[in-house]
Amino acid sequence: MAVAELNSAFTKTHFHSSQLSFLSRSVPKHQHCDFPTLHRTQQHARISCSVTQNQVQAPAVQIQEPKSKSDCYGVFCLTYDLKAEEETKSWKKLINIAVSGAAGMISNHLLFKLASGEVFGPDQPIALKLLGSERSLQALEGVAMELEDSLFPLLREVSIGIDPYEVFQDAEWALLIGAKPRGPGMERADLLDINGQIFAEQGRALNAVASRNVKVIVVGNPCNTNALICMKNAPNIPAKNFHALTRLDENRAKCQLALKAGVFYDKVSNVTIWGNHSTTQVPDFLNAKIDGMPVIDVIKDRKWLEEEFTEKVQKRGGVLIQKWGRSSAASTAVSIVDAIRALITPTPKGDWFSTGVYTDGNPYGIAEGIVFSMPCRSNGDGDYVLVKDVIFDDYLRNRIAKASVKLIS
Ligand SMILES: NC(=O)c1ccc[n+]([C@@H]2O[C@H](COP(=O)([O-])OP(=O)(O)OC[C@H]3O[C@@H](n4cnc5c(N)ncnc54)[C@H](O)[C@@H]3O)[C@@H](O)[C@H]2O)c1
Repeated sequence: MAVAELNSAFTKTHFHSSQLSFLSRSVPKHQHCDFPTLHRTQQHARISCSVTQNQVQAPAVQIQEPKSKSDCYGVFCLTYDLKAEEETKSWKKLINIAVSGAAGMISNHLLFKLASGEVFGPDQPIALKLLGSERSLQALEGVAMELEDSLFPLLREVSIGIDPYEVFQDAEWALLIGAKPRGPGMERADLLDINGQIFAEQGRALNAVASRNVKVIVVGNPCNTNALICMKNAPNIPAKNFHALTRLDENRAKCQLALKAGVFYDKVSNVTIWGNHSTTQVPDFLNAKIDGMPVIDVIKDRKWLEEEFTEKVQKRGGVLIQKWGRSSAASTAVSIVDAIRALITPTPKGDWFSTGVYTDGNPYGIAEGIVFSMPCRSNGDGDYVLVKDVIFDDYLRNRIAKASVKLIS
């Protein structure tokens, strides 16, 4: 009898037949494995494969009846021995991540990054709770099927649904991407009204069923207003936990500064986007640095900075829509990853990042009661503080004042 023993980080106690193909994938090519068997040790599960010519050993596999679809999807309905998993020191406790608009284009990039471990780390198992609209439910099943077929070891649970009160249950992160896009002939006020209703409901649902310290990142536009509405409808969740995504704008600004200065973009730091993810945003070149030096000492063309650079960043999204015929999806997903990582890893010394947060108590004199992008630092615990040591000149002050007026009105 030939025996091939495989170490595996998997700690599932039961395997479904559809998972056997993955297990046998781990067997060295010359040793075909029909029946992998799970052995549990204190640290991790081990799979041994028994192969014999005359005698076929029965697999130690128990087929489970899937739970109902509202709880889980397909292969993710299998029961995992989470108690044993908690005992496994090399793995962290499962975290619940809710994603709305999960059948959309941004999510199509983001979900696979989340499931791969790229965002929360290679030792962090996750559960994905996917919220769709009634119209996108079938597409959502397609997304869940692709997640099944990707065999991500860290992806322990997937559930799909259209009721935020079910999907947001115990969510520790809520990435709110789904929103109604502006249709032909639709007025801005109509769009605000429809999305206002969506985000008010999602805020109430988070308030009712999510983790009390859930971190919420609103991506669906108009994201600052949507974040504010969501926050106001979730009074039991700290107001500072609500973010509107402006990291994409920060990344775009860094790219343009690097291009102009002729440096690689990792040399650009301390870039703040003030305001809203819209054409009124203020990309701050006054405080930004290139290779540790003020941008204005490296790029001495103030006219370019005030006019061309600022407008390029403000209008980048629109130009991209003209080229692609749709709005940015891959780079937005990357920036959501950056935004999460900015909160769960300590900010590099001297640097900061931009995120749209509640303005109450801000040290810059920005109107209170709105969600506005400002410079923040984090010690990596999911929380942040506003950066105090930023400088202003008349140009920057006026631009910020104009951007805040737009959000108040
Ligand atoms: N903040 C940013 O930097 C930034 C950048 C790019 C795009 N966006 C915004 O992100 C949003 C999504 O973009 P996309 O390209 O993924 O759009 P998309 O149209 O491809 O996907 C949106 C998905 O959300 C779903 N949806 C609509 N209403 C919903 C609801 N109430 N609950 C759950 N799901 C719902 C739709 O059915 C669709 O599947 C848009 O509002 C877009 O303007 C923001």
